[in-house]
Amino acid sequence: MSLRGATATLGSRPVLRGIDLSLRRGEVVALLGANGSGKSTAVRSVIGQVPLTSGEVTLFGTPLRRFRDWARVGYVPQRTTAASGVPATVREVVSSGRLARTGLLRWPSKADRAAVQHAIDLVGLTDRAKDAVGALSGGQHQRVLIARALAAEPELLIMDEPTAGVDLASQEILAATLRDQVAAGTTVLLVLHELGPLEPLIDRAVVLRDGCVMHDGPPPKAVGQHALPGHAPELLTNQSCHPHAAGEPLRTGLLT
Ligand SMILES: Nc1ncnc2c1ncn2[C@@H]1O[C@H](COP(=O)(O)OP(=O)(O)OP(=O)(O)O)[C@@H](O)[C@H]1O
Repeated sequence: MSLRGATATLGSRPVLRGIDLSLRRGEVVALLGANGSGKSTAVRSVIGQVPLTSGEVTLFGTPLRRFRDWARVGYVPQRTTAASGVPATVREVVSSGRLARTGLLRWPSKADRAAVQHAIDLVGLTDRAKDAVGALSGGQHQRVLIARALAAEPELLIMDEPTAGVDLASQEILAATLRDQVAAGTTVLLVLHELGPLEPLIDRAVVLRDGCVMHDGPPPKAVGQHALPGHAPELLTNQSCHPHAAGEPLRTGLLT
């Protein structure tokens, strides 16, 4: 996928100011940055939830406006923005993720049911499949959202802060699930506040500040939480945030 020169304005505020972000097949990229730097807006623009004022999104080589093959893309929203109190079971919510493949007009096949069960098993909720989502803990709820995205067996998985507010056991299950996906060749874009247990999986980090790309390269080394982007404003004070023009070298401020 790629975002090229992406700009977006929400209300009257410019939130993305010329972002370039590309993922090659099989890559695992972390999108980092302080609160309000535009991370969620960037990933939401990739799936067409936020319109760009200029720039372009391409998915699997197809411009977003012509892209229809949504079964190839799994999206896990930030948990706070996902519906809560849904009177549906774990299996029902996960099955809804399969609809991108099955469509609404045919019964799920044996393969569909197996994919749903596999996704539930992957996130460690086999014994909770019949429970209402509302009865689950925050970490379990997050795992349901991840299973829903995995049910369609996507080639590109986009997750918005999957570890935020999630207990350690769920974080470890999430890391194991992602390892499996990555081993199977899935491309992954993760919005993260901190690398945490997912760090070993990350190939590249893109750091946003004020809607601009401040770094695109190796993940910053975590020396405790304070070395992470968003927790280390002193590392970025020499940077002036401006749209990153194509061909212009990236000024990281983190590692150089
Ligand atoms: N619908 C909206 N209308 C107006 N402003 C918005 C809207 N959604 C987000 N914003 C603003 O856009 C900016 C970027 O928000 P965004 O959620 O993309 O940041 P973020 O980097 O994901 O932050 P966080 O880590 O807090 O989720 C913030 O200042 C936010 O207040």
